[in-house]
Amino acid sequence: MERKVLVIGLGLIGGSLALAIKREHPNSIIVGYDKSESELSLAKALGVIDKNAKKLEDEAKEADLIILATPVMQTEGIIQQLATFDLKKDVIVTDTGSTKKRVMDSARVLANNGVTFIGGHPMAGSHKSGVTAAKEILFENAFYLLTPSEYTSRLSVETLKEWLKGTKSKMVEISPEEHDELTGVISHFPHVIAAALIHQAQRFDQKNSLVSRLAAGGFRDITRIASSNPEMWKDISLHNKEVLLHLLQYWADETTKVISLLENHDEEALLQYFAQAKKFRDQLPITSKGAIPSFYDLYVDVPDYPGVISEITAYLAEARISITNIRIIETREDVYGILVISFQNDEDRLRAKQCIENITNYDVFFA
Ligand SMILES: NC(=O)c1ccc[n+]([C@@H]2O[C@H](COP(=O)([O-])OP(=O)(O)OC[C@H]3O[C@@H](n4cnc5c(N)ncnc54)[C@H](O)[C@@H]3O)[C@@H](O)[C@H]2O)c1
Ligand SMILES: O=C(O)C(=O)C[C@]1(C(=O)O)C=C[C@@H](O)C=C1
Repeated sequence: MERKVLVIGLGLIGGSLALAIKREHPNSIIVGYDKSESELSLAKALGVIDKNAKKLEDEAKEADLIILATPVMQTEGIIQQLATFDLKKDVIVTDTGSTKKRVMDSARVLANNGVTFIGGHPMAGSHKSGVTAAKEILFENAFYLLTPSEYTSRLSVETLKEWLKGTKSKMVEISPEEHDELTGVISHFPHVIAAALIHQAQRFDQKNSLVSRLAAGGFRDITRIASSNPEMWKDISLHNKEVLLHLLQYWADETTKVISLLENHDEEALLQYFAQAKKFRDQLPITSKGAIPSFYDLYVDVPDYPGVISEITAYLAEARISITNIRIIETREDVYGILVISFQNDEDRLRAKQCIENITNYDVFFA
């Protein structure tokens, strides 16, 4: 019998999951629901879903798997709505939200009705949103965190993992509290800092517009995530407020420490400060997707002349290596630019490195 999957919220994450599930379960029917008519039509036109849901209740009642991929505050409301529907006895409801404690607390209403809810959070994403950014391979090698409750049976957890097999992610089960603390440190708090850095630059830009013209390289890298969906981050910050407030206190201590190093002109301590940070950062995994998403970027030190992009892309096209993005980082007008080329996976990146090294004498390296 054909099994039905209902995906509510067809943006980057809902769309990517729909594609990954269809890959592994081609006979299943993927039904999509979104409050945005245009996003829903786009999802259908792009082949991300098989069918648009006209009425949420009708589709929910027939679904074997329901995935909530909406901003976390919306997810809480949809859970309350689902609790009023007469769902299938063995349906599994899961979500993709970036926070877990509040979502799991809200989902108790489903457990009270005998409905299985398993919290989920695929730890890969992008600053892009919407179904047009969805990719079947988005979660490959990434961690996929699951937060089953004390009422969840082993069988339901294994069934959910089977549904999600096409994501090719690494499933890890943890408690909602641990989840929120961990993601607070490596995801939510860095977002607050990225936004704060942008606000700081914007303030200085009002005095001197050279600020935004010079904001290249490092500044763009460290603040990329500030381009993410503001509604999603508003929701995450409010849900994980306690952890964030705690981390902001730590940050204040960190700032005080740096102020004192500078005021005391403490060369040795300052050197240690940066050296220790480098050591820890350098040992983070880069080949697999982890807390810090891996973009499979290749850096090519090229003479910054017109035509260099088409020269390099021609070599790669000849070798049949697909690229996902390409850009030049320029920090000074009189210095060579660095070409940054992104690939879908590490294998393509390695092949590209060899290809460019064989043909040119440009320096090619991973960052
Ligand atoms: N973007 C990431 O990097 C990332 C990674 C992992 C998890 N998440 C989580 O996944 C969820 C979805 O994020 P996204 O990046 O796909 O967002 P997105 O903005 O790309 O998509 C969200 C979709 O939900 C729809 N939506 C909003 N409220 C709705 C409602 N009440 N009913 C039906 N549809 C509704 C929107 O129209 C939109 O199409 C969020 O909870 C987010 O925290 C995001
Ligand atoms: O790569 C990005 O743009 C992300 O911000 C992805 C990221 C993250 O912080 O790592 C963002 C939120 C999600 O909950 C999981 C992944």
